[in-house]
Amino acid sequence: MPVYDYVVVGGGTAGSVIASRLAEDPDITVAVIEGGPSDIDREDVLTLRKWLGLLGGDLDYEYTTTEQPRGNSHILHSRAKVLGGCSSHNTLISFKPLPSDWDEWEAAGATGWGAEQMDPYYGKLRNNIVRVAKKDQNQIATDWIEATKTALGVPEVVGFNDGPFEEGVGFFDLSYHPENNKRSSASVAYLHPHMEAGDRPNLTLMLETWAHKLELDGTNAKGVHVRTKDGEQVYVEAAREVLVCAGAVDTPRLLMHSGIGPKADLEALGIECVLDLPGVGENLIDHPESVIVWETNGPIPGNSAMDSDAGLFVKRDPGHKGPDLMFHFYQIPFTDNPERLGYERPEHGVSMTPNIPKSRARGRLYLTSADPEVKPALDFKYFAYDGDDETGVDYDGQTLVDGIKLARKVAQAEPFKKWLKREVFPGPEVTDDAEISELVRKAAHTVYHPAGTCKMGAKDDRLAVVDPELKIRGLNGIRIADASVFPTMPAVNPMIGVLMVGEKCAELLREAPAQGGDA
Ligand SMILES: Cc1cc2nc3c(=O)[nH]c(=O)nc-3n(C[C@H](O)[C@H](O)[C@H](O)COP(=O)(O)OP(=O)(O)OC[C@H]3O[C@@H](n4cnc5c(N)ncnc54)[C@H](O)[C@@H]3O)c2cc1C
Repeated sequence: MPVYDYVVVGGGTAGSVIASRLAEDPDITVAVIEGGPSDIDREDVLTLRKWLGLLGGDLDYEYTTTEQPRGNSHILHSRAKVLGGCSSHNTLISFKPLPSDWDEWEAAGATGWGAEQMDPYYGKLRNNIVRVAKKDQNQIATDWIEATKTALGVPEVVGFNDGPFEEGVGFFDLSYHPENNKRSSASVAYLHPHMEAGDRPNLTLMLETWAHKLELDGTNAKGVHVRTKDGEQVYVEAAREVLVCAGAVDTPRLLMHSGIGPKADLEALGIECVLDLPGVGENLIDHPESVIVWETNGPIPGNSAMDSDAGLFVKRDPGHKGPDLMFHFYQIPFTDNPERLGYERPEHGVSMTPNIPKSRARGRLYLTSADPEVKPALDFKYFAYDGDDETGVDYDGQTLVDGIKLARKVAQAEPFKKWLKREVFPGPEVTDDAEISELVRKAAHTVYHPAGTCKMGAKDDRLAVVDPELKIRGLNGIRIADASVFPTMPAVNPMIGVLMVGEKCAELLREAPAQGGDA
């Protein structure tokens, strides 16, 4: 039976950071259990601009959603099955969470996670975070930025990570190497240097290996039961701690199959409940988005970092902390959902995707079977609205309607206007708020940011799954560090926040290496 000081479940975004940092101490042994293969020498993975080709392929777990009565029930939630996790197939847009995002966490019971305390972790990140390089700045995106400034009166931001902002338009910062369009994912930045140099004999990567159950002795976590690539069942023991970093879907899934979760639900499926933690799988949060698509007068210049290189933040409500509407600008016609509704894909086109930075939807992830092979159900409750919203409006639906209207203003402004032939979706004839809402909700998509399903919180929060030291409440020797611990969603894209969770977790472990959980 292999024994390591630390067993990290999931060599993804946060897991790569934690494993790499722990292994800096040569006296500590670390094993990473990763469901997917290595990304080394995988051009399809390492070339940032090929990201779209990875979705729905062999390296995607492909989670579906339950029926979404007021939204789109056909969204495929891509989650990467490869070293580096979602940082190996995402678009690597890199935003340090805004001070208001961290302060919201602190207020939600994540003591010690406020803006001031979290800021230093950004400086520790090893990823190559740079603004979209000049050579990758496409002319249509450049013209879109100019038009947006004029149409909406927002400032251009050059360097979104240089300081907090509430509104602004500009080219993104990305974690990439502009010279060859190579990803600077968590695996590239944190693991490849050591895999290539062979200078971390204390770090073991168990690839294409699936963790299906945690081993507990009373309230002490002891290790992980895994199935290797060859189908062999192996028990991997942790002498110090288990770190669960399997992401917002697979972390609660693993916990529940190990008997940690809402007691009644587990018992109804015949799973023995060893720890009743009602918050496991609750608080499923995301950035829902929709789309407006235009046909262009002709082809668009070919240069780009990854076809969605610029974005816009707007603050509609002056009383809101931070932006309350965000857009990605796509140099491609993003028509997957409109096509399902009967719209055509123009040969040449562009899109804006309005999204809801602080969605009010709170969904739920739950098991439907005791069989660990069966994927969990994801009910995001997109656009769920029963008229009880404290503002008296359908906040999420209205945010997208506002987004479409602002996007149409941008389309009327030069120098962007000259590129456009016609609006394809929702279509110029759709002008009534209720009609726009209906259509854009049906064509809604995700920015692929599920989080929050094992949220961090204070002792008196019965739905908190981990404490502010990331320890699972009621257990010793086990922590969670990934997007599932987010108490609330940052207004910005979350990957940098996940990497910072990884850095902070590694520091917590260094400070208290032999301590267990807060049982
Ligand atoms: C298509 C797409 C585009 C995105 N674009 C951006 C972007 O541009 N900017 C941004 O900020 N965010 C983006 N995101 C979101 C961001 O990538 C994620 O929020 C973040 O990477 C999640 O990190 P994580 O550590 O929680 O999980 P992951 O990175 O998903 O890591 C989980 C790892 O655990 C492994 N695993 C899971 N279960 C098991 C198990 N039982 N046994 C063994 N291994 C297991 C998985 O294979 C995976 O490697 C995007 C996401 C997607 C899918």
